Amino acid sequence: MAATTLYQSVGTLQSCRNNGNSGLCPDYGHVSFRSVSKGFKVDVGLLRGGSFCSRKRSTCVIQASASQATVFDEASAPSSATTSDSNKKTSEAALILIRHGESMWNEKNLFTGCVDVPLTTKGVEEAVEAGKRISNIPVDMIYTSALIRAQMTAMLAMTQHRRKKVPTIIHEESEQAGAWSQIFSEDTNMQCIPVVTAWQLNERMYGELQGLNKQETADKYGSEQVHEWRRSYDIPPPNGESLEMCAERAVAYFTEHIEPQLASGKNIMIAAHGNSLRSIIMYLDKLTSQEVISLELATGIPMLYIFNKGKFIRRGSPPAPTEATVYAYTKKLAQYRQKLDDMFE
Ligand SMILES: O=C(O)[C@H](O)COP(=O)(O)O
Repeated sequence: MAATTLYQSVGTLQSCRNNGNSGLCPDYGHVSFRSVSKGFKVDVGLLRGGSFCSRKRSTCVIQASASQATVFDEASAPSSATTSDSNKKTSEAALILIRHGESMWNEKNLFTGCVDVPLTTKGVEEAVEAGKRISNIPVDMIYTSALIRAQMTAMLAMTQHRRKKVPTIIHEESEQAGAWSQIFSEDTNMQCIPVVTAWQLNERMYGELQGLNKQETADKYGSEQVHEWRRSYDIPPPNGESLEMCAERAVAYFTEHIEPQLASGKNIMIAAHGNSLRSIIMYLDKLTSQEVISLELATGIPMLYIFNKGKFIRRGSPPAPTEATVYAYTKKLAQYRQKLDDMFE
């Protein structure tokens, strides 16, 4: 009986064609295995596991019962791969940041902070447009704040993603919520993207300015004072959070929960807010408290970072697929896009 050789997990295998020589992995492209002897049989074992997801996201492992067999990944994995030629492991991952689309209080020019208001029609359109711009970039997990304008933005953006996986909000607010939101089909589960909502990513709390009109407030207290409340690093609005205080929760959450996912090769999207994202970008770009004053984020414009070997490289805002552009952020992202073309066109 030929020894059974356990190979590295190659991602979430959609199906393994019985001819035993190739499998289509939507996350990792075509996985081909070459037998060098007869009696080659491939069993695809679905192992439960996955540190980040309580929904038992499976990781598939190909077990080949043959005297010898080689499993290699023809199209490099979008996040981590051992290429058969160089055996060089890379741990590149994409990080997409999106400030929510225009909200109903943005439209009324009111200070919003942690008040939970929805998007306007324009904000919905912005979110869909953002989705078109990231439609070719891999997303394995989504983090949003606990506020509906960020969650709406994430869900609407993902309606445009070419991979067509379904974002599903993880409910763990109680044991029952977790139990009642389980998915009992492994195939269906593999076609989902877990969405984690975290209050730590909420907009900075604007204290006694929440609900006030920005222009009226500037008329009352002076535009310089309002600009200082809105954009300085360590000066809070009355009984509100300074950017520094917001960073203490948002950046702490990012480094504790999100950065390890990136380091494990997971491609991440964060949908959050003007100031909670300013605090995270300040960390990513190593901005000083002076430099961050001039940092402004438009609603609904995605920003791409590449995480590689512990470093964040800002790559700007992905253009819409219709815009003529050379799509060459990285080799892996180009290969992921090619795989989408192969799979869906
Ligand atoms: O909370 C708000 O009012 C907005 O989301 C951000 O407001 P700001 O641009 O005035 O900080």
